[in-house]
Amino acid sequence: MHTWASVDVPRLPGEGPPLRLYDTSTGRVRPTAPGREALMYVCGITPYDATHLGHAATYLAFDLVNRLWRDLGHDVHYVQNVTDIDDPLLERAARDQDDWVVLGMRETALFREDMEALRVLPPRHYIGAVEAMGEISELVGKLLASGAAYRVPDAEFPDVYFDSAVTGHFGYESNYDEETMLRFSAERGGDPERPGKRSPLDPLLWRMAREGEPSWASDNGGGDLGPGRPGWHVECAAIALNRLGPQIDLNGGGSDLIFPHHECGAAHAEAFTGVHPFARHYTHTGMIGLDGEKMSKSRGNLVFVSKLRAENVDPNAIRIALLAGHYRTDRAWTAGLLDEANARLARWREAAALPAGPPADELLTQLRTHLADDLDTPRALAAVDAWAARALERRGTDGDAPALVRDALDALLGVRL
Ligand SMILES: Nc1ncnc2c1ncn2[C@@H]1O[C@H](COS(=O)(=O)NC(=O)[C@@H](N)CS)[C@@H](O)[C@H]1O
Ligand SMILES: [Zn+2]
Repeated sequence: MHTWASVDVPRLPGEGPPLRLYDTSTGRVRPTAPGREALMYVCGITPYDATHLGHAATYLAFDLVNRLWRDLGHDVHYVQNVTDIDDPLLERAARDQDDWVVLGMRETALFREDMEALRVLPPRHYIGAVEAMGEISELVGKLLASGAAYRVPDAEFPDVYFDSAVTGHFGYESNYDEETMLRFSAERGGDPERPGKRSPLDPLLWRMAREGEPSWASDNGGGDLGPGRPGWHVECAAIALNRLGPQIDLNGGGSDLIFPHHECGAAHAEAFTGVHPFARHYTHTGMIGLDGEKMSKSRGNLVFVSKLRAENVDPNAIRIALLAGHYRTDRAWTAGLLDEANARLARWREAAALPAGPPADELLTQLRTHLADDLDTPRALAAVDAWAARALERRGTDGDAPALVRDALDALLGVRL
């Protein structure tokens, strides 16, 4: 699947401190330590109801990670999937009498447009589950052959499940207790009550073909599973493993992916490669809500990036509004947030348009320091406010400052003044 257009990232003088991020599996903010090439897998959308501001907030957070690693001199091998086949997509298509393939393509196209408008740097590989069906079924076949997976004793539908006991670490990524895992498994697409599973938490790997459902033959290197379609988690494990290898620097997504999705994806990868942990950081964003509820498809309380863009809202203001709160905080989207962001953007633009300003190297240091501290964007934006206020009040004398401020905000925050 083609990715979206990139934007230039200005190079900045000097270098900041290593990026430190909260890691869900250890419950601590820890330094990231990527090699020359940072390896990042961020889960993509299930293509309907895109792109709402919750999606946008999550992809903006990982865009900052991408930008900070580049500022620290790393290349970033960024991979993202599109879950263009799964129960929620089929259900939505059925509800709207839509063709699920057309729905997926339309929504993915809109998502790319919105990401471009928000100046989110594109993944190097943007892979749909359908186009990856061969490699996904191959991984399932290998897990089955190795004994890490099994078929439930269901004569009609002998579906393939993953044995969550095989790695001996199941639960390390989320640190949730059994009761919480069972609840989230039931709420988020799992089937803990399915008879014949070795453990209620064992996730589906391959759903044998049902009447009226799309299915794929799986006659590839992994042995023939019989026509069917993959479970949700194994698609991300296959797509990540085949492009990034057995161990990555960051597996990212919203907090609703902590369990079962990232736990199971990590377990699938580790059962196949024997390398633990699959990701050195599991990083999750808080939920954007509206009127006190999480912004979500099921609730229908969605604000769309494309709608704001159609109302001529500056995407840079959307970015500032979403970065005004800390990425791990559950927070509400309000019209006030956007008003404040527009005012900030105008003030910053006015200050950076002056022929000179207060020296900007201190601001650059502050931006790098705050962002390297688990993406502390509230402090980072406040530092920009302070520079702009000084520039507008006393009109500093450093003729190089305005250009450096523009480049720093562009490179580190993705904001174009
Ligand atoms: N209200 C929200 N606030 C913040 N992030 C959200 C919100 N709703 C969804 N997300 C995040 O947006 C990303 C895409 O969500 S999604 O469209 O439901 N798709 C999926 O979760 C799967 N396709 C991942 S493989 C996920 O990381 C999800 O956690
Ligand atoms: Zn995923």
